[in-house]
Amino acid sequence: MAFLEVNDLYKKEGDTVAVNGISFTQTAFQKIGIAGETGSGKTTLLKIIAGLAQPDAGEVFFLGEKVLGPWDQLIPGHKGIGYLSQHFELRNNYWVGDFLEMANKLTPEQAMQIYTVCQVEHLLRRRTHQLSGGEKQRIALARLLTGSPKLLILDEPFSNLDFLHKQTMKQVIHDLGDQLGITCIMVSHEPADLLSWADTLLLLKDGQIVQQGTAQQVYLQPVNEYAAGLLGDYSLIDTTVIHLEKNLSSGQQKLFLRPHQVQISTNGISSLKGIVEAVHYRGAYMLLEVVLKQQRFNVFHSGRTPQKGEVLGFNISAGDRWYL
Ligand SMILES: Nc1ncnc2c1ncn2[C@@H]1O[C@H](COP(=O)(O)OP(=O)(O)OP(=O)(O)O)[C@@H](O)[C@H]1O
Repeated sequence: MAFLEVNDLYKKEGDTVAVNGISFTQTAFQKIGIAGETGSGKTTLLKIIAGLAQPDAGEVFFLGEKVLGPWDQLIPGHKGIGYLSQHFELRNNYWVGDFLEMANKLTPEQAMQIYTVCQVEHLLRRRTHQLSGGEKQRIALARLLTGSPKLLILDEPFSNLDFLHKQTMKQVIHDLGDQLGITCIMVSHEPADLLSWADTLLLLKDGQIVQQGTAQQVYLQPVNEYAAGLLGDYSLIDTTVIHLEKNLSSGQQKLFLRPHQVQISTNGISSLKGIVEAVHYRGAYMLLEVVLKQQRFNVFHSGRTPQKGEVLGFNISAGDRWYL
């Protein structure tokens, strides 16, 4: 029996097919990250899984039991599944401690463990309107967790958080699995948040899964340019202009590269020579825009800052090459 089984979901919203034949399974403790352009159906999919939106067709099974939609039961949702919306609201003017206690089905010790993991113990004596956005988000999460869900669905949990609140929230989400034994699905539009966290990534477009795989597979071997673009900087080099390989097939028209896959030669030996067109400071490293025979590619570089217009040698190791 799968922990979660999503079978051929379909849902129309107005004239749009928001979810169009999505199927996947999740094992217990498997971290699934979902990315997709705006309007690709992420929120609709999450709500159907949580029993908060009614699919037009298809089914969700959670621990072998069918998840009912809001039309099939009086109180929408499933008690084993928690859903944190990106548009959650906390009721104003409550003491945080009382607000959390209202939903609490746990012993005081268990509840305190959740407050500790969510880093909200110090906020229990505040009012719900006396909190920052990040604190509110962690309290909404703590409240969900006191309902003892086995599956937690997080829709853009880092949106609108500044760097420090985001770091705290990341730690909280990391600890959910380790300390509370909760399985998560998370949607984020930030590639780095998903790549460092997820065991499996699902990429959505127009309500369909366009690619599914480990973070590394999807990052380094995207099925198309859309999938490549969802996960960060990339370049495509026309293989009819720059040849690194003999015997390419007709389907291998573009060499796909992430910026860390191009090395600047330091010993004068290089397979490519290009002109630095722009240097962008990114803190710990620089992003160089390089042009070669009218082909452009980006390179991560740390060390001496190259000058604009400088000619440099580059190498791309054979094992890294992926063609689209
Ligand atoms: N209540 C609704 N009425 C009409 N169309 C809707 C409704 N809800 C969603 N849609 C449409 O369904 C599609 C999928 O929406 P959804 O919110 O699931 O996408 P998303 O990937 O979560 O987007 P975002 O990243 O912007 O939150 C979009 O085209 C959206 O406009």
